[in-house]
Amino acid sequence: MPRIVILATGGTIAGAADARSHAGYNAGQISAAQLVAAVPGLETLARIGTEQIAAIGSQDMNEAVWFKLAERIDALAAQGDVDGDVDGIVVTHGTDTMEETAFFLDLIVGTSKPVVLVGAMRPATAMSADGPLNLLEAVLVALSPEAAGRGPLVVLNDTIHGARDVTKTSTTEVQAFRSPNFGPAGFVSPNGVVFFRPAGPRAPAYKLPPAPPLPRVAIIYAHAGMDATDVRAAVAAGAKGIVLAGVGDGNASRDAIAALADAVMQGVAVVRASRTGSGPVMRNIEVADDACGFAAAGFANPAKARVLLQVLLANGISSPEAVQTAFDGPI
Ligand SMILES: NC(=O)CC[C@H](N)C(=O)O
Repeated sequence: MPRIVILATGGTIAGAADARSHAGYNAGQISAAQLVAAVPGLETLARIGTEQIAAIGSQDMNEAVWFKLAERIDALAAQGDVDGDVDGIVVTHGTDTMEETAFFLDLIVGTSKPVVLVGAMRPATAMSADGPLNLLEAVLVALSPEAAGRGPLVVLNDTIHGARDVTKTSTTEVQAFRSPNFGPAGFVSPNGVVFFRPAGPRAPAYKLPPAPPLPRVAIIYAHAGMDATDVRAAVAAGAKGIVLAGVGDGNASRDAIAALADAVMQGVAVVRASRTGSGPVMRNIEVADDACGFAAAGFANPAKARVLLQVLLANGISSPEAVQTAFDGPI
């Protein structure tokens, strides 16, 4: 039988009710072994191993857990574990920052074996909890030969997403995830796993420093009536990079853009992304990127642009040209 290892980090999929309100709960209360026990028949599909990497709500996801996950996935993919070779890896994770972890792992983890992140929108103790079916579907995807070579995938509610495009688009809906630019990668049905297109090119596997932290990168959210205060504060706080969650095509007020250009002069890498939720941010449309020394994020949303910029800076890649080349992909 094939072998799947589940790396558990917490999240709502492992959430348990709390008395704070009728719907109140705490993430990360249920162990990896209990999650597996809640899916009847899982043991008939594969030999399942479990490892508890963390037990947190993903609002608390952090670089220490990211490093641990990346190292563990690389090691498992290369050598298997005490019970033999590993065919696929499933990561249980809170949904709030799942897209950032998936994208981080996409940039760092080199294996072509399937890596699938999965979560739930309803805690394990809720009526019609979605976690057990999502976990079953994640294992089915991890067992699919067609899932290989795609980098980490996200599976929730019968839908498979690539790490590059997936984003959480609802606070409460069970169908919380969308791939707003390229559409989902495929779906899971009772008849099996279907991918809509072949695997595309992947980013180079970037190196990690021996230990966290990654360089400090701030995200600054643009809005009407914006002045230079937030940009200046980020520079004063020691940011090595700034991602603008810009209005429209990654734009911001005259004052904010001038402060960002000033930040570049002080050695801060600046990437313009968009708060709109879909569509590319392209160079030199309304903003003079060449003159200001900015990079444009393309299809990377602000949270993902931050992850990529941190990884680039950690690899000594900081010039606007080199940062732009990395954002132009494949990422
Ligand atoms: N549905 C969820 O998983 C989101 C809740 C939780 N804050 C988490 O991300 O872990």
